[in-house]
Amino acid sequence: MKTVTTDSPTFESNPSERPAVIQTSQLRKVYRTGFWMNQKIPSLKGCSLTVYRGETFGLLGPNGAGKTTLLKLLLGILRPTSGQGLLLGQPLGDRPIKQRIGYLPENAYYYDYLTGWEVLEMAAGLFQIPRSVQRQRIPQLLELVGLPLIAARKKQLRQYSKGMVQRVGMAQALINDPELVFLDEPMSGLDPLGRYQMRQIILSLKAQGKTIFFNSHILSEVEQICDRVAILSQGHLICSGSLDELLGTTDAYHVKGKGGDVEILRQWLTNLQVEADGTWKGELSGEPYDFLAKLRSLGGQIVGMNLSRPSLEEFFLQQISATSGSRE
Ligand SMILES: Nc1ncnc2c1ncn2[C@@H]1O[C@H](COP(=O)(O)OP(=O)(O)OP(=O)(O)O)[C@@H](O)[C@H]1O
Repeated sequence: MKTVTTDSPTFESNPSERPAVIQTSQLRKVYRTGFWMNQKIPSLKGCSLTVYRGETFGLLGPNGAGKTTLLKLLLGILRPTSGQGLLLGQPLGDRPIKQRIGYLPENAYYYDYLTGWEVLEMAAGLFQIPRSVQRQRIPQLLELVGLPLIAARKKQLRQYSKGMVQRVGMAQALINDPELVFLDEPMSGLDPLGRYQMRQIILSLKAQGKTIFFNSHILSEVEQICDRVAILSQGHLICSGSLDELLGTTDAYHVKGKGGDVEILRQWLTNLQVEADGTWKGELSGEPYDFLAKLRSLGGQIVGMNLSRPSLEEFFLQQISATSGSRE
């Protein structure tokens, strides 16, 4: 296992024009458990990544990959066993930086006898936000997260649906108007409408210029909102990059069909393979509607067609199966 042996961290070079808000270099975490704390559980095994200002960054990985551990190290909730990191230019764990970050924990526990408004007042109190500012900010946040003012004022959390509690959680994560927001599984337990609304909230935060770092298992949502993603597997960061870098930028399609003139088809499709029964498959990189019209004029027809760029879910499964078992 690789460990940092020098005192000076070696962070990735910054190819982006934007400043880095999160940088880690060979971050490792080994948990100690057992009665004598003598059992070691390696969790994060040397994680180096950079997140730039204004990005929406998705951290993906199967259960137990180390996502929450990385998040807690970045937030200063846990201390790394080795390695280094900077958050908004300051070392991990720096207290004043906490004023500038927000955090939505996964399955957070809130006192359920409080109303949503009281939860937000309590969070505001922790940041010593003056009452006059609270009176303006809390209704603004309730509007942003789509929680009716009357429900927030009158109802205790125990009367809220899971989606409403998640909205309160999101509002408390934003109470200090943070520059950098950490969201641990923000879509977890939400129905499709709730997920759509949470996505809209995240997009509006992005539009305000905030940097968003989030963990999620819901890859279709990640694909729709993230600028860049990273995949953790068994404590190792196996890849990171923009969706175009990871999945490819081509608009090519895999096409399967029958009929038509094979010689003419060859002009449009690459890697054409013709079966004995007359069906064929190939790759199309032009405009699909033009191709369909031409094929029809030749008496051919399409049996199936899909984008040759994999979905994030397909890419994720390929990466995980390629690395599972190959690492300790
Ligand atoms: N407090 C702890 N004590 C001992 N081991 C821990 C502790 N927290 C996490 N681990 C172990 O560290 C590894 C990574 O756990 P972590 O919760 O960071 O993964 P995760 O990717 O967030 O998983 P999930 O998607 O299921 O939330 C797992 O093997 C887990 O059992």
